[in-house]
Amino acid sequence: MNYEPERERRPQFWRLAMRCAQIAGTVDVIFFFLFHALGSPVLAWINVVSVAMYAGAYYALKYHKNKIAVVLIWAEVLGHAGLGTVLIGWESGFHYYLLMFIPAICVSASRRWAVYALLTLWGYYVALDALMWYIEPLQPIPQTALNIVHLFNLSVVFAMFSYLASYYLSMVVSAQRKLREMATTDSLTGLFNRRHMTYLAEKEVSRFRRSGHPVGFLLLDVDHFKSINDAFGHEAGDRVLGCVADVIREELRAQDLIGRWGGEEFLVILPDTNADKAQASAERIRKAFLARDWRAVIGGDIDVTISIGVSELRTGEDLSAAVSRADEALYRGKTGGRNRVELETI
Ligand SMILES: Nc1nc2c(ncn2[C@@H]2O[C@H](COP(=O)(O)OP(=O)(O)OP(=O)(O)O)[C@@H](O)[C@H]2O)c(=O)[nH]1
Repeated sequence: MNYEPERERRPQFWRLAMRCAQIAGTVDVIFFFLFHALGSPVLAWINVVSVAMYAGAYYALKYHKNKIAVVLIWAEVLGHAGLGTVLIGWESGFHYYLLMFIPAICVSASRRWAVYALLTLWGYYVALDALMWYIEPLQPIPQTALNIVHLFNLSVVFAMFSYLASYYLSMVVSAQRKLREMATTDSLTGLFNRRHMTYLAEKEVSRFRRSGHPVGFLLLDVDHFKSINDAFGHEAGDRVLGCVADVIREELRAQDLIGRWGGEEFLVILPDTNADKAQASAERIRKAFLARDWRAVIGGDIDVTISIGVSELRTGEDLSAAVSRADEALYRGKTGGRNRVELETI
């Protein structure tokens, strides 16, 4: 069933299996006392074997012997369900435990093995059901005791299914969150990546068309970044980029959108902000760069400055027009000596 590599591929599944082995072992301890109280010592002692098997499965999982754990758990559930049913009857509800394998098989095995395992499980379940049409329980217990066992089994299976379902849901939700984050975020700076920034910018352009509220754009580029890389190494350059993102974030409002547009280039979208106010924000960022202690970041004697081009979205134009005007302004900032904020020309 290719179980060993699963631990690496699906660690949450195996952690969940450990938890289930603990819970199932505890349930079997309760069964031990329950069957003693109900006057069925044979069934009570079967649970001692079950507890031992779950303890074995738990430690096997703990020490990454997943195959052994899977064999023990399968043997316990199939054996316990079969024996319980044959000894005290179908009404005992021991067969419900077999159903709990269905989600476990689907998430743990490859599709091909899952089909084989599900068919085997179905065959076993149906065979057990059919067998009980023809034979009487070998160790019948009084009807009231049987009802108690049935209700107990039903309740345990309900509780286990609820637990498994909520666990699977939380796994799916956290995987979705991680995927969304990976798809929208630049891993080095934690800012939005270019693709997501384009999506957000398009939304702002649509909002502008509907409401007419101004939208400002800043295109920022670290000055002489290549020389930082060359002098202090790529890792120091990466640290600078992380810190550049922090400086920009600190100087802007929560609703402003900041993205890494290229290598050392950043795009900022300022909702409800005209060109004059955008220019003031850009100035604030530029000055914050001058105030920053870059030596502590780089570990060497160098100052980091930034050039910023500013534009405002105009009626009837699309995103690329506004960004390219910010880019032209940025180019003027670079050619005009860097460490400058330049506003778009008319
Ligand atoms: N450390 C690091 N460097 C990067 C990354 N992305 C791009 N760069 C580097 O950024 C440098 C950009 O260099 P240039 O385009 O010549 O620009 P510059 O040196 O900043 O010069 P001006 O923009 O004209 O002031 C290149 O050396 C790239 O290798 C990154 O993720 N990490």
